[in-house]
Amino acid sequence: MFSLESPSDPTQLTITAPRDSLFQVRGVTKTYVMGEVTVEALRAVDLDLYEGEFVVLLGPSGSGKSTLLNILGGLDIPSSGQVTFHGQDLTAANDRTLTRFRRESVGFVFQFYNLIPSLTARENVALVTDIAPHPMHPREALERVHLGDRINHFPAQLSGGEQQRVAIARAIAKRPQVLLCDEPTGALDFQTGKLVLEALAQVNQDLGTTTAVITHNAGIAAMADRVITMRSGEIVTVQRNEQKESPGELEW
Ligand SMILES: Nc1ncnc2c1ncn2[C@@H]1O[C@H](COP(=O)(O)OP(=O)(O)OP(=O)(O)O)[C@@H](O)[C@H]1O
Repeated sequence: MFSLESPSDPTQLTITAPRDSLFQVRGVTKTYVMGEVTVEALRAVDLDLYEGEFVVLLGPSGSGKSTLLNILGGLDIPSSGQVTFHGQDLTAANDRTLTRFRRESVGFVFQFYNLIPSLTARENVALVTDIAPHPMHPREALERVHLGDRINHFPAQLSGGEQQRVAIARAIAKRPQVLLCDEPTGALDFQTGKLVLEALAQVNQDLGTTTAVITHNAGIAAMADRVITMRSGEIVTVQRNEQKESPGELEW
């Protein structure tokens, strides 16, 4: 379906194809009860994530970013509300379906790389490709993050940024439809963080992987299609960037 914008000035006509919604989040709450303490981590969150987009999630500590990301990735379930993925209701899915969803459709990248120290970069990636239905070759995944010449190195022989790029290669090697990243540059310095963000932007562009990145760093927001800001368990703003900056241009 196409929509025409600016119809009053024919020279300014632009044709935009609205993207399909990959995730629909409706009225999602998450409440943790621990003894007498109740924490409302998410309060009636509504959100759509569209195919192929790159979103950044901002917000103070404790605002619910990780809780939302974990629910999107099927690592956690909401207390109430609904999450659909391609129209399939994840909140009604049984454990087996949710495990298949995670295994086939979602790549995760966390702040700490969680690589196995006794395995090389290639072997760390192969752990995932061995169990995925249509994986890329570990070498291809590593080349996509510019580590083609380091495939036989062990994690201890790689810098923090390189290890994070191995983690990204591992996450994308199964060709997931969505890549969920929780503070992927949180443990890295400015320049190294940029290389990791460049790898994420490249994957998003080349493979069309819908990508959501949690960060405390507002400077990163400029590379996103949309910036979602959370506070106290709610989404307070969703802002679209008319122009995206490449990670190399970011300042923070
Ligand atoms: N397993 C849990 N049990 C109890 N409370 C939890 C649990 N997980 C998260 N919370 C609480 O839910 C709220 C939201 O946490 P969440 O980790 O989603 O926030 P965040 O925005 O990702 O924070 P940060 O930026 O510090 O990682 C916080 O108050 C947190 O303490």
